[in-house]
Amino acid sequence: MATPKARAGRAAALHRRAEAAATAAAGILDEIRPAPADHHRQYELAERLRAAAELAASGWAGGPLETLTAATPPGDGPPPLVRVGSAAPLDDARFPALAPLFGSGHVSLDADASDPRVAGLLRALLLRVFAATPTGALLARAVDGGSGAAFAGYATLADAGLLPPPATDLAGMRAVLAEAEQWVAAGTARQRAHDRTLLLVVAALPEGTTTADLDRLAGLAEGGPRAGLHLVVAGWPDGGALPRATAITVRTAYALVGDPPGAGFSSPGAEPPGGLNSPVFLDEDPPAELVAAVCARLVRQIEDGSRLSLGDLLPADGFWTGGSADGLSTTVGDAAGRPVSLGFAELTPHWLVSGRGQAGRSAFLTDALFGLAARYGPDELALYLADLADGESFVEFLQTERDRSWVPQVRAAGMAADREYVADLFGELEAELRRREEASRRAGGQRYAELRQHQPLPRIVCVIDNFPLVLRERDRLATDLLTRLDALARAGRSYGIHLVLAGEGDLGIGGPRDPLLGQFPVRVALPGGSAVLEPANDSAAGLPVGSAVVNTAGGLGGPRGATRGHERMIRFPDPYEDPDVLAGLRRRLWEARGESAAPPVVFAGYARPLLANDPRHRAALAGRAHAPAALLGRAVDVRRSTVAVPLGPGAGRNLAVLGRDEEAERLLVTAVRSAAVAHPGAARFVLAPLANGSAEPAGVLAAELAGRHRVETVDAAGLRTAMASDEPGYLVVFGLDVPDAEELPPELLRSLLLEGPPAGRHLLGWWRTPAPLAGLLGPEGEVDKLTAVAVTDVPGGRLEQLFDRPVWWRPRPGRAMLWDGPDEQGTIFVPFGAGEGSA
Ligand SMILES: Nc1ncnc2c1ncn2[C@@H]1O[C@H](COP(=O)(O)OP(=O)(O)OP(=O)(O)O)[C@@H](O)[C@H]1O
Repeated sequence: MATPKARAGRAAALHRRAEAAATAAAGILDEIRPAPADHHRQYELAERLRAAAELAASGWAGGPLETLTAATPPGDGPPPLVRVGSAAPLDDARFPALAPLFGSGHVSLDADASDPRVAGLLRALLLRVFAATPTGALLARAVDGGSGAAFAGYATLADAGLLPPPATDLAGMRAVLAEAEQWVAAGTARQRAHDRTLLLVVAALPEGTTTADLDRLAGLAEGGPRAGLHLVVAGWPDGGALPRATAITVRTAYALVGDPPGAGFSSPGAEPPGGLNSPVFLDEDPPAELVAAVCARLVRQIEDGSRLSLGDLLPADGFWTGGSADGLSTTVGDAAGRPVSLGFAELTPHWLVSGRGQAGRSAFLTDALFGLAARYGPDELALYLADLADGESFVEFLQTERDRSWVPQVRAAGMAADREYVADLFGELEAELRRREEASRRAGGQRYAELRQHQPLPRIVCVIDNFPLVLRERDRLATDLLTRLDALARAGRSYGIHLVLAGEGDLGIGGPRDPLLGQFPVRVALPGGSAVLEPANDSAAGLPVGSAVVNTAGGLGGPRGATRGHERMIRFPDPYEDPDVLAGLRRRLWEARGESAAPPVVFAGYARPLLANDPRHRAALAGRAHAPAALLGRAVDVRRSTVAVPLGPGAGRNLAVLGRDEEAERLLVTAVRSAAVAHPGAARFVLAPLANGSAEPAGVLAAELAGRHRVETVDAAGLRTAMASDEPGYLVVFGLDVPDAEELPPELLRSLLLEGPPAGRHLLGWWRTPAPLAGLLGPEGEVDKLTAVAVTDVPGGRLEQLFDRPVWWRPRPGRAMLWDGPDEQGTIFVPFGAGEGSA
């Protein structure tokens, strides 16, 4: 779309052109005065006028309707001269009768649209001016106090905002007059010239029109042209002329066209009535198909032209020029053609974004985040992204198999994230908050903006989508997270730590009086997202996809229809419309990154980590293991920490895997495999596959370890012997609660667990039920003195006998929990997968 400045420039050029055309026309007309007597000269003049008219108003502005099709291109602005009919000085000598309109004046008719010829002309005029003008540069308002149906063929323009349904009564007309007066007032004010033109068409004055109403019309006619307002008024009463208008008088057989304003057809000093000295046959109704085709083109072009793209949200002055010391701000969309900004600062620290599924929530967030990432470099902005819903999220910010670029402000992303991921994310933010508070204390209580003068402290924006899933179960974890959220929101705002919670409904963070809600003054309601606004605020009712209500006063409403400074209805682009554009933007941001930039740490809740890809395991394979340890998986956390059980000389450095499923067995195998790699030099491994079906995995393991270690595979009796021996090594037992194993003396097992590790002997065992393991506890309990415990499918309630305290663990597929150490709350992790094709 052209900029307002360009449009204003074009309007001025058109104005100058209209003036020139009127002057030229006056010159030509001068030559035909006085009316020549001989026909020959009249033919010649008519021909010259026809040629002149063709030059002055070609195509839609002046061409005969039958020569025009929907494919006839528009001109470059509203036409300065428009054809109203055909002048016929002689029966067979004709030339187009033109009236100056845009840039200079108006047209008035003494009859209204109840005369079909007038109705036909009005429809032809409307078609001409809309079709001649680039779509969107001309708007029209209509008054039809007669049948109300004069412009029925143009109804489709209403939705496109070009021509609302006509006002049919006095109140309606007065509203239109008021709007036009406002237009003139705004357009006349300095530096606020409109970039569009408004045409007011009156087909018939409504009943009860007063002289005051006519005066208002006359006032508009007087002041309108300077502000880009023009009038076509049918049914203008006899008596006073409409200022600056070319008056058309309708007679029985033809019409007369009066002098155009400021440039008479008659020579100076001629007697009234003046005007064009020729009968004029008004243009007739345009064909309905032509009207329909032109309207369809206009509507289509308005829709295309009004579609925003991601590029509209990006800064005009290049990337990363913004400083975030005082806040962050980005364009999130457009309200009535003007960009709308939204951001994060101390007074508007946190956002709530709500919308039903498929309402464009991801689209809105993607727009906003790319807008921020384009404005603020990684020293100014750091992003943490989390989504609790299943499936891939934020992929446009992250590396993919084919495209290794990423958005450099993104530190970490969690998709299909567990609640524990959010807990850890809060932990990261809390730690950062403490660091910043401490820095502030050390600097004598400096505020964030001051601290930033001597140390890099990017603002942090943490987005959690589908937040209601955090609170789906109102359990201890949920309560704990809500408390921590409250504290973070309260303290974070002053230290550049900002939260965006998104999801459906009210996001579950309390009723309207909940003080926590007060921490989130910015509310974005997408379709179906009214719940984040105040209950009485219905401004988001019936929003279409691609629009949102953006409110910076905690969702507070206001009187209906009133302009609310704190609330805007915006449209935002669909960032997924063109994936190449999005990918291109990511690459540009990525190319601008610093040398030390590291890709975001990505947690994908549905994926399985592989031991082969684990950094700690790889270090061990490369001979850089720092200590022997059994590796189990990757924690559900922001850093994707490797979950390891160190197998050093301390008491209790053993591993008990507890669970009935294959996952438990696989955990044991992975633990042994990784411990074997991490062990310095060769070690002794005694494998005891006591449980049914464990001979095979034990066999595979034995084969794998045999290259480097000494491996023995034993039965229950062999195991007993190995347990009793002092020889250092790893005893690996599949099924410590099978009947065979139950014959092992508990004291032997207990003393191995307690005293083995200091002597280099570690037990890595698999129990399917907790009772036998619990049976090994001494009177004082304390399982951690015996072993670390990794649990798969045994629920927390059944673990209390083992841990002697309440245990919060609800088994779920693909997750396990490790307790290692006396005060351990337990670490949730994703066990390493067995096969290829996992992350
Ligand atoms: N501004 C827009 N204009 C038109 N279509 C849009 C716009 N924004 C998003 N869409 C389209 O709407 C659909 C839903 O968008 P999006 O994925 O952002 O929704 P969502 O609310 O995140 O959905 P869910 O959370 O259910 O996955 C997509 O097909 C998207 O292309």
